[in-house]
Amino acid sequence: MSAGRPFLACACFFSDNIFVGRYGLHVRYRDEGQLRRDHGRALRERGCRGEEDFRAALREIEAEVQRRKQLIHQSVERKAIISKCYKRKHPEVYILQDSFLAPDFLEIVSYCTSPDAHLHGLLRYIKSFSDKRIYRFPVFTEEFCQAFVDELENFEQSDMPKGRPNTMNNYGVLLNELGMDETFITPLREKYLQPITALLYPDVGGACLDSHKAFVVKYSLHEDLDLSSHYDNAEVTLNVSLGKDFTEGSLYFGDFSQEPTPVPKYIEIEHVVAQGLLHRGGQIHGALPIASGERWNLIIWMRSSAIRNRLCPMCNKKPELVEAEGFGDGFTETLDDDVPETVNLCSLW
Ligand SMILES: O=C(O)CCC(=O)C(=O)O
Ligand SMILES: [Fe+2]
Repeated sequence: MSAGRPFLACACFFSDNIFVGRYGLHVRYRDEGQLRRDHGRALRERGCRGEEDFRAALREIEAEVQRRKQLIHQSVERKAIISKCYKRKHPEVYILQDSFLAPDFLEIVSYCTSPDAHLHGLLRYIKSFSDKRIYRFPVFTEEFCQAFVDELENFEQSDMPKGRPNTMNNYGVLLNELGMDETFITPLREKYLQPITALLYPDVGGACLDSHKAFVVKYSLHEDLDLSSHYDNAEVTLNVSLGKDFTEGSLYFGDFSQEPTPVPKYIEIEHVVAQGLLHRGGQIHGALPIASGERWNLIIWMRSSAIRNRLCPMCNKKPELVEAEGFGDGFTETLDDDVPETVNLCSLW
């Protein structure tokens, strides 16, 4: 991890952005009175009518806060059990190799690491969507995607303990618990993705990403079908479609969270198997329901401590740092005098 500097989380994880599934709403929760004041109206508008409904929503929120408090400890335990007991079906997919990567992707990375690379040169290689700075390009080979999904299904069918990818996705796999961070995701981020994000998103930390949270989400007709509108706990997100066969289930994108407009206009973008979509974590987005089949996607929430140490993207305040495990939520301890220097080092602007 980064030069021995431990990664931390923001205390808002235990109070902000709590997803109330039954009403598809994110809330901030301090106590009952504050919940009624801040979200009573939005809850009513979404069908939460009467005291009984409100109590049920409150129970859901309190259960989620409890789940979050136990999360770190349980995740460490699961990781230890998996590392000791899980028998990998395709051990080769855990160690990133160039042969997993699409030749076009290698060409893009090679352009981005060449001495004269610039944004407009890069845009000739990748597909852009509207003016929202959302891009799509090939990432993996189809053979790799198949072997990877087969490995994930093997894990899913095993009796190993499983966590949830995040608050909103109920099905999928946390890749750090599977032991993929060090040998796959970190080298993918550092060696291949950062040269691209440095050109595309220098203003949100694309040149100094130093941690991530990586997981795979799964949608099928009798599990999760879709995903509500949200922003990610990330500066930059990569979302790669791994298959299998599915119809519908496109992503939709609204505005960047810090430039809200009264009537959000959404654009829809299809998943293409083995290709990745890159977007800023703060770009509001969600997933439409699939109509058939199974959809598996690799999601990498990439983080820049230089950016988030100044403002937590989840509560939009200076982070209140709390201890965490592994990459935590990508914050680091900074002395106030550190900040300008760090920012210069990353040549953010
Ligand atoms: O379903 C998808 O492809 C998007 C998932 C997503 O946005 C997320 O997990 O943050
Ligand atoms: Fe997302």
